[in-house]
Amino acid sequence: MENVFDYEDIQLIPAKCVVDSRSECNTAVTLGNHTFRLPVVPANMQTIIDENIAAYLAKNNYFYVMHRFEPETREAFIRNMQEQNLIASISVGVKEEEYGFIESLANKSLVPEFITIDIAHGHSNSVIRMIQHIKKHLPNSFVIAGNVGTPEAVRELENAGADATKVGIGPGKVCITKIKTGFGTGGWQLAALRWCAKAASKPIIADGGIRTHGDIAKSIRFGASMVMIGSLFAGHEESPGETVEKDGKLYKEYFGSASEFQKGEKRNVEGKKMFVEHKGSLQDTLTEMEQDLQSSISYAGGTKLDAIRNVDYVVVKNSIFNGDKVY
Ligand SMILES: NC(=O)C1=CN([C@@H]2O[C@H](COP(=O)(O)OP(=O)(O)OC[C@H]3O[C@@H](n4cnc5c(N)ncnc54)[C@H](OP(=O)(O)O)[C@@H]3O)[C@@H](O)[C@H]2O)C=CC1
Ligand SMILES: Nc1nc2c(ncn2[C@@H]2O[C@H](COP(=O)(O)O)[C@@H](O)[C@H]2O)c(=O)[nH]1
Repeated sequence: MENVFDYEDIQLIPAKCVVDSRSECNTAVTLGNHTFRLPVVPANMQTIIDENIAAYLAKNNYFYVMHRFEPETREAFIRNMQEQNLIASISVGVKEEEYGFIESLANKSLVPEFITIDIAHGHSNSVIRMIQHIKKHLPNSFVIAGNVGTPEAVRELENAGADATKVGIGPGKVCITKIKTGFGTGGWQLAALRWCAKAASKPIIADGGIRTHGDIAKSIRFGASMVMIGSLFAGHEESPGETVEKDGKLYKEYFGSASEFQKGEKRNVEGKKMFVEHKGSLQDTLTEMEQDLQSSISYAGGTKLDAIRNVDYVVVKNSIFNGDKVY
């Protein structure tokens, strides 16, 4: 594959500004039948989202995807959200019991607005079968399938009925897939996103590897409709990860969904745990992301997210950071 690059190798080129204030720029995005305030979704991981955060995000018109690691709570979660007139957005796996779960939701006329099929290697018959099962029993749920890293995978999952695909194998901050298996999009996630987006006829969610708010704009430029982020959402007051104190400073844990901390055993481990600095409230980060993205739109010379999709870019071979730390 030619033209391999990642987030830090790219700079977007400014176009003439058409607004007098960045506040005129609108970061809203539509996915399925719903419009959200930001093209950003916190990762469906146990140290990133819980039921309280999900309700907060939904109430404030942000997209969310609840994780699947307390499977027995999902039915009550859907009921609770929908009783509050909030969208229900859940995750499922592909094991046998998940088929029964989907059927039981259908039998009870409980229809989540969004269902994300969340497994490591999404270009697989198991995901195709699950997409078809969901579409048969819950045809009105919007199905996000992943994760994948090739155009062939995007096309196959779309053809199976997925309404969106999630791209990113191994670029995550707590991912060790790339090290343990030698496979993935780690180190070239942005180029992989572009490669996949060219084949896609439905929305793509870029997943993993976002280290700065500018990376959100870059993802949009290279074909993402939405961006899933873990590490930048870890460490908030509200984050479910455990808080620890070290040398008088507060940190919060962030662990991979395929780590031994999640699995409770050392079998097929492809994730690790780290501690991130405690960083205040979730809303502060969401607000800063929105302001930064409004600014990105103004640099793109437009008033809406779409303006970013058409800007020129350069590949900066020596990295935009010039050896500086990101923050
Ligand atoms: N985005 C990424 O880069 C990655 C994300 N993850 C995250 O970790 C969590 C656990 O993922 P996962 O292990 O898939 O979920 P599960 O443990 O639920 O496994 C799903 C099913 O797929 C099988 N499976 C898993 N990996 C493979 C593979 N490489 N080839 C064939 N079959 C496979 C499993 O069987 P068996 O275990 O027996 O093989 C199991 O039957 C998810 O939340 C996922 O998103 C994990 C790795 C990479
Ligand atoms: N290879 C693994 N990837 C994982 C694991 N748990 C989650 N993830 C993926 O990472 C992103 C978040 O990435 P970040 O760079 O924003 O922190 C998440 O959405 C998953 O796709 C894991 O254990 N192994």
